[in-house]
Amino acid sequence: MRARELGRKSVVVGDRVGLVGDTSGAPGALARIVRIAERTSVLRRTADDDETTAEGRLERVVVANADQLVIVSALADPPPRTGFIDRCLVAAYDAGIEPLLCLTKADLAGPEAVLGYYTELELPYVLIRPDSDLAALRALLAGRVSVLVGHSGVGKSTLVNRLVPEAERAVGTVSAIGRGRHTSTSAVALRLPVEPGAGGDTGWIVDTPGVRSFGLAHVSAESLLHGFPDLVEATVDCPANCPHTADEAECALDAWVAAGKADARRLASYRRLLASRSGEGDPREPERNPGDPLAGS
Ligand SMILES: Nc1nc2c(ncn2[C@@H]2O[C@H](COP(=O)(O)OP(=O)(O)OP(=O)(O)O)[C@@H](O)[C@H]2O)c(=O)[nH]1
Ligand SMILES: [Zn+2]
Repeated sequence: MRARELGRKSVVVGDRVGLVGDTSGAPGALARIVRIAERTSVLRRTADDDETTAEGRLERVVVANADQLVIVSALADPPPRTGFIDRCLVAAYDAGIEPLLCLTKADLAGPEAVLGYYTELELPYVLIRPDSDLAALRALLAGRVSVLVGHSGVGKSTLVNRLVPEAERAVGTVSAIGRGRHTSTSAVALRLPVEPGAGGDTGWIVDTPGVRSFGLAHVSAESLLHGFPDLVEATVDCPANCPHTADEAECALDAWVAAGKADARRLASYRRLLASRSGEGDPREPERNPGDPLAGS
């Protein structure tokens, strides 16, 4: 894309750009973006209700060219929310990037309940404790652009600081980010440091302080199903144009779950996301599924 075509298209974190001017990166140096390279992936979210304009809900690009979505979830304090994780999985599959489940506070609770919920998916995951070395995680981040998402308090800033000590992300502070129109949702890309003895591309992590969840209104019902590979096979037996909702007597998903081929909680979660897309739900609500620890409390 050339400068004159850039127009209103905005550059987001992760974009590869062509620059003219002083590209030294020194403080005060000025360079102009003249070109944005074709994006290999586009992670999007639909903005919250209070950001709705006359044209409808805003669709926002969160990060360009990411390879991996790192879904950071605590195993306790706060309890894991599989509804949130499911929503992130849909966003990742929709963007064409790979999900990685990063389960923090493994010193407080075991991962069995969360992993049990995802047995059919074979999701890659890592467990994080305050004293665990991060070698497994670093190996999965090496050479890639990874976007970190997670609810407040799950230990995302703590993790970013451990991965990139010079990042100095605020830990344990009450988030100053509000929900109004002028909220800052800027993502920050951080280069992972070189480990002693390790070579090659260390990779980048992108922290997304303003992104608390992914509004999925821009995702079609068909694409939504791709976040549920454990259910998708069943839908070949649905009547044409089946909306897969609970009140659809012929929907094959109910028989699939009744036959034990998928977890009933996953189907409930899928239908919950379907409903939230059509404006019936609030993407910021706690997103607890009935099977979650402390569900309903
Ligand atoms: N027990 C335990 N506590 C942790 C762990 N990681 C982080 N914490 C604590 O959890 C609290 C929240 O950590 P943060 O890193 O601020 O969490 P965050 O996800 O960045 O939350 P925001 O800053 O609100 O976005 C802090 O008191 C941390 O010390 C962990 O692995 N185990
Ligand atoms: Zn159906």
